[in-house]
Amino acid sequence: MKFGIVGYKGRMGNEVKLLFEEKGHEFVWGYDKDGEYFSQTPELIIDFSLPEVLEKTIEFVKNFKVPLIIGTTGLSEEQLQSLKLLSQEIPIVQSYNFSIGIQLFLKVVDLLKEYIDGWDIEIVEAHHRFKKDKPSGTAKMIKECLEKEVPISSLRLGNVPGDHILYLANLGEVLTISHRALSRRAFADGVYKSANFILNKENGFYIFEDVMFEN
Ligand SMILES: NC(=O)C1=CN([C@@H]2O[C@H](COP(=O)(O)OP(=O)(O)OC[C@H]3O[C@@H](n4cnc5c(N)ncnc54)[C@H](OP(=O)(O)O)[C@@H]3O)[C@@H](O)[C@H]2O)C=CC1
Ligand SMILES: O=C(O)C1=N[C@H](C(=O)O)C[C@H](O)C1
Repeated sequence: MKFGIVGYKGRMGNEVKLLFEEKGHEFVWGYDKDGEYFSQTPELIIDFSLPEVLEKTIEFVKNFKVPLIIGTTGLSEEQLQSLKLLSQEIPIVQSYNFSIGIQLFLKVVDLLKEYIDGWDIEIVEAHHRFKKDKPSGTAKMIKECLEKEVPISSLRLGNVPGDHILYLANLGEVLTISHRALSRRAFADGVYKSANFILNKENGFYIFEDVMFEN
């Protein structure tokens, strides 16, 4: 496939580009802080950038009329709504975390959440010092899945690719669920799965859970 990336010079942009090229696909278009790279029209666009770039991304996918995979975190409710509106015109996969492990983490949380009334619940996330948003998008997903007001602590430490821990405690025991991404390859793999998924899809708003658990 011929793919394009918004944020192609960034950490995730680079990792995704590398993985897709290893699989034999062609990087033909990119957009970053210093402008556009164009060699051919892409068949899909992947966005790992910043919330303030979203308007540009929407403009590009509308012009090219191609599917979008977006992993950028820190989007406002209004921005998520504008993506949902756009998904009437193109297929979109959106997720704040493209790793398999976090999807399984969320399944476990969904299973246990009806048994933890009265427990103390805390989320701790740790990421590299360069991360711009706080708390992480994944921590927000875990909180949303719990359907409770839960405190989130954010640590910014060295070069950590992404750790998430959920603590659950009653007076007699502590249950922890934890996930560590060992490198950005874990996220890029999920983006690759999403690319193969989205190329055959009708217009619509999909999440990574749809990609992972599609029959
Ligand atoms: N969903 C998921 O699984 C994951 C999501 N993420 C999210 O992806 C996003 C990117 O993360 P990461 O790759 O680490 O960040 P980076 O800062 O490394 O990459 C972002 C890129 O966008 C560029 N950029 C900044 N401003 C603009 C602009 N106005 N127009 C165009 N390009 C711009 C940056 O340039 P410059 O560096 O010069 O500012 C950089 O090249 C974050 O929101 C992060 O939370 C990250 C990992 C996994
Ligand atoms: O910025 C990152 O690096 C990451 N961001 C995502 C988030 O905010 O949850 C996913 C991952 O943990 C890495």
